[in-house]
Amino acid sequence: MAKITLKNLRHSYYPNPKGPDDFALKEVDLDWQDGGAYALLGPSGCGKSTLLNIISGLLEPSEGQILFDGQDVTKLPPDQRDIAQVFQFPVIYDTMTVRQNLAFPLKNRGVDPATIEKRVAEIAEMLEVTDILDRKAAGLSPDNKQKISMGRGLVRDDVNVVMFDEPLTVIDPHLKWKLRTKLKELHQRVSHTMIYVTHDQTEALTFADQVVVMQDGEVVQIGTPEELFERPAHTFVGHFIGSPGMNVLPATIKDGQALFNGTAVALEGPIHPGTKGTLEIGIRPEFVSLGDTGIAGTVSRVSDVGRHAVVQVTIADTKISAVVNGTPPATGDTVHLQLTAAQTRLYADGWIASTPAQKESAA
Ligand SMILES: Nc1ncnc2c1ncn2[C@@H]1O[C@H](COP(=O)(O)OP(=O)(O)OP(=O)(O)O)[C@@H](O)[C@H]1O
Repeated sequence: MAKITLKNLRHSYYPNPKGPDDFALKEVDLDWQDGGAYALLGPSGCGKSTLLNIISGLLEPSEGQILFDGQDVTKLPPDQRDIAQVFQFPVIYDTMTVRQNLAFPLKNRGVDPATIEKRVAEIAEMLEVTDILDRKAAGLSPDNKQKISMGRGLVRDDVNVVMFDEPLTVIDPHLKWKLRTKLKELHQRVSHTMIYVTHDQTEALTFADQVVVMQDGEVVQIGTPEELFERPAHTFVGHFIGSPGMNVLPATIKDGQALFNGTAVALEGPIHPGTKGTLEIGIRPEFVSLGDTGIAGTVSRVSDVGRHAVVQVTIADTKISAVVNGTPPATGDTVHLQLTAAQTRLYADGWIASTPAQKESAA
């Protein structure tokens, strides 16, 4: 296993890139610790596959370096990087049995038969496929095939990193949650460095200790699932993570106070000095409540999502969602919104521009 360092990486698919827009990866600087579980999360086209292909060696970056445990591997071909990859679609040999498929990466490297047998049995047990070890892969269901594909990625214990590229794409929705949890468990047991690429926030947040969120070829935030939820560093993260995502309200500043629609809104703490640009207030629907006083608006939609309702309130042209427990108001009602100050943040040109208030030290 290895620590992976990406240093000043940039990549353009054009021979003579002119400006930042010509770069599929704009600038990536990352340290992935040995044994960590990481997710690379972002919408289609944000550069996830480009980054993955650079790490695996299928693509040479236009600029920058990739280091495994401090050693520069930027120019090494894929087969010399000791990487295991699990793709969207199963990569297994149909004519072989499950056991032979799982053993293949080890046999290929001349591992002795006793070690192969032991390791295959361990992986099969972890993936709960021991009972089908002697079945031909051809007859397996798509999700069992993908499980075997994962097993082949995990069977070697001498790889630098295991990379999963949207591995649950072919899995039936009702089995997805099971495999998601299983993968997390597997990471804890095998403790390889793992990178999981996905556009699905649930998959990323379930699997990873640290999630790297990408947008337009840039890393916008790296954090634990809690950090990304609690304090998005960028409005994109707030919007992309959470269901529904963070409310983003147009704002202005007057006398050091943030205003929405002419009304002062209390923030988590002070605004960064010199803040300018396009200003927005961000607050998650979970921290917006309905009360007798507060910002008045009209209920424009009520969605019942089981244990709570999501009430959408329109104020001027802005729609704000609130998560409401108990009986929700009806569409057309006038309501008053209260925003939890400690969870209300200011953003300038998308980036966070308020600081949490200092906690008072215990007397
Ligand atoms: N071979 C290529 N030639 C030119 N442009 C490419 C090539 N591959 C990707 N791109 C462009 O680079 C950008 C990043 O693409 P990339 O495939 O890395 O994103 P992604 O996040 O993996 O998306 P997806 O989830 O759809 O695969 C996109 O604008 C894409 O159009």
